[in-house]
Amino acid sequence: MIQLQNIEKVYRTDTIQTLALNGINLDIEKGEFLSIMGPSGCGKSTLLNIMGLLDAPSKGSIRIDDQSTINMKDKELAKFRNQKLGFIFQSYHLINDLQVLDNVELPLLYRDSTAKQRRELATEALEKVGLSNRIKHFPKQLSGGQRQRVAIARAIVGRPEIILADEPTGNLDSAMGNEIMDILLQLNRNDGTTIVMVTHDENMAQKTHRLMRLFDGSQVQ
Ligand SMILES: Nc1ncnc2c1ncn2[C@@H]1O[C@H](COP(=O)(O)OP(=O)(O)OP(=O)(O)O)[C@@H](O)[C@H]1O
Repeated sequence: MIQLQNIEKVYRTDTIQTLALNGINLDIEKGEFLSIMGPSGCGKSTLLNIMGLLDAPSKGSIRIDDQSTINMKDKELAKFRNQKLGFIFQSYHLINDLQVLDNVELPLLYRDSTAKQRRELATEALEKVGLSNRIKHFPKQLSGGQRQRVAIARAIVGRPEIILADEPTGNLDSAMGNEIMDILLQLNRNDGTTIVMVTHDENMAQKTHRLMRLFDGSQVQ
């Protein structure tokens, strides 16, 4: 589903050059749930951003769903990303001025869809994460776990085949973190969604199919 070959990422400023990823090879199968762990600064977010086509590697190739993405232009990349990928972040990244339902509908605005279709799909996604009773709330009126569930609904509303999650339970206490993890496990098991999750939590990582450890930009396991 996702194939990375010999990925390198160098960040350059005027004075410093950082080798954030050093020759990563990875083959993630359709329906797999992979977690990525490693110390702060080892390149986890960089790797996830490259997989999510939010950032380009300095070297190497990426194939997603059997399509090479390396020569895609920005517009094509944005469309591909919108159709194939759903993103979840540690700090939710919701729009505070929009109600829950409107937040969840956002990715659908970039597709051909009617207002009625958007409403139906967003309502369905919110049902899936158990938040149908909060659709008119604003993010500030929700707990951290509820906000993350809204973010998951937004990530799945377009029915992406792949979800990329950067420390999705990092801001939550363990009970709420477990709830979020259960939703991700269900999406993987029931819908066959391929999931890649960066985490600092060994217990969460143990629940996934495979664990990849990074150290200083290289894969160590
Ligand atoms: N935009 C940037 N410009 C320059 N250096 C960067 C940039 N982004 C990341 N880096 C460097 O690349 C390395 C990897 O960073 P990255 O954010 O991927 O690590 P991480 O494993 O996700 O860390 P954390 O667990 O703390 O979030 C770090 O040394 C970091 O300082």
